[in-house]
Amino acid sequence: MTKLSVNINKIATLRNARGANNPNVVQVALDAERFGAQGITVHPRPDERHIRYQDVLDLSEVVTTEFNIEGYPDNRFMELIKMVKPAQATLVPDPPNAITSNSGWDTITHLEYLKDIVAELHASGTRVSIFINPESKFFEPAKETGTDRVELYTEPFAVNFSKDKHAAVKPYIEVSELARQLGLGLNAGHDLDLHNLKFLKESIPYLDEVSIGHALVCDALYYGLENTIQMYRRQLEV
Ligand SMILES: CC(=O)[C@@H](O)[C@H](O)COP(=O)(O)O
Ligand SMILES: NCC(=O)COP(=O)(O)O
Repeated sequence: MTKLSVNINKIATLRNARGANNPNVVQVALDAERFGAQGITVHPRPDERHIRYQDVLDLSEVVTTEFNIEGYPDNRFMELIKMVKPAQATLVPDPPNAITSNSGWDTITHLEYLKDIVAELHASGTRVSIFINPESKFFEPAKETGTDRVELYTEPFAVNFSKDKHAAVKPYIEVSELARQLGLGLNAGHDLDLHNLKFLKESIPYLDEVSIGHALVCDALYYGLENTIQMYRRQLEV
């Protein structure tokens, strides 16, 4: 089974557009779970432009599905993870001012650094995933970091999907098989949507989890959150 983790960053973007608490990200997370989300993902960024660090603390009190916190492992992020002890921390190499995530880790260059970070997170009892490009050279070093899982950065797949979906998914199938041989769990995310998700799942049936935010929240404007979550769940039922 591939779990659907709903990324609620964009709910916080909407909330932050005005000073008050509408929409309430905690309530939306609870409703998303009730509507079928099998996990909640957040990506607090240093400027707190969407999810705030306080949101993460508030969410940690109520989320009952798998709580996944993504981010660059600076001191503030590491302290947050140690305090919250989520089910999973996903390490993303974004610089502080990144508009969104646009690359996975260079696990060769940053091998020693990642080893230390993964060990620190394991000591606090948190499963670790490393955001990674679909390039085979990064997978054995990823395994050496001690990480439990990798998350495939799927923007290139999403961009190329409309041109040639088979060519778009090919590198992902190759690295997924490598990850499997290495005993790494497999997540995927970034720009997945109702058009490309089913094909990704058919191509890589043993995906453990996908985290989806931007497109899912956009779709919810038209279909409503409950229908939308069910529609995404159905794409994963192949
Ligand atoms: C790691 C990843 O792909 C997602 O966290 C994505 O970056 C969403 O972050 P934003 O919502 O800040 O764009
Ligand atoms: N890890 C990817 C994620 O959480 C959501 O990415 P997106 O669907 O907002 O592009």
